[in-house]
Amino acid sequence: MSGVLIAPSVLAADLGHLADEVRSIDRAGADWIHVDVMDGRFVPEISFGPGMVRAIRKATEKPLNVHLMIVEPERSLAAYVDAGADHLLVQAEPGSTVHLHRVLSRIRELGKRPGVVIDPATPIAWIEHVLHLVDIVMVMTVNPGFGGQKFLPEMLPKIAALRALCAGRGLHPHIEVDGGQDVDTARAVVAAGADVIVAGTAIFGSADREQAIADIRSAAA
Ligand SMILES: O=C(CO)[C@H](O)[C@H](O)COP(=O)(O)O
Repeated sequence: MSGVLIAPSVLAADLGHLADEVRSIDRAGADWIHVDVMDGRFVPEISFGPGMVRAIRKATEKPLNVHLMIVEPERSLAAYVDAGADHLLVQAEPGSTVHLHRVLSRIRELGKRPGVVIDPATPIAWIEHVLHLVDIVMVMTVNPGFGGQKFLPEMLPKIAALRALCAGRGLHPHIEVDGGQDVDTARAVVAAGADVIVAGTAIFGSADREQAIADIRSAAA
């Protein structure tokens, strides 16, 4: 698949200089800006809320890809829309999203691009009946909650099965992957069917972010 998109994850930025960090990856060639919202309940850490999304919005015009790793995202969709999110991604697991079909439909009604996220242990079957509602399916390639973890290669057949399931139904959502991504994993996940790569450590941890993005992009091409 051509046209792989790169979405640097702001979780790995120097948060003391957030606006400068966001401008840096914007200039370096990011396609989307990935923002991880964590509530200390669905995942152990607390990260960003609507105020931070609003601050990031002011620093870039690139699409904000906001991943809600929170319990009951349905309660705060409007706040993230108001803060400037472009894509709203919710977890498929009922420990997070109570009525997945309704929430994804609501995101569309709010004029934003809906995305559904599956954790490593979550089977594709859990999202089979909502695939027609989404623009993005994100496969977690680490267990969510922390940056800097190691890619789980056992997610590769899952990505391939998901791409085949979508194609068989005439659906072409972005298949995004998140967690432990670098040049080597990007090559493998794109070969399996992914077309959007979220990378935190591999981009923000690089002395030359433009080169880091270009390297991931060309490895994946
Ligand atoms: O969602 C996340 C953690 O839950 C991060 O976006 C993801 O882990 C990216 O960071 P890294 O590239 O450092 O793995």
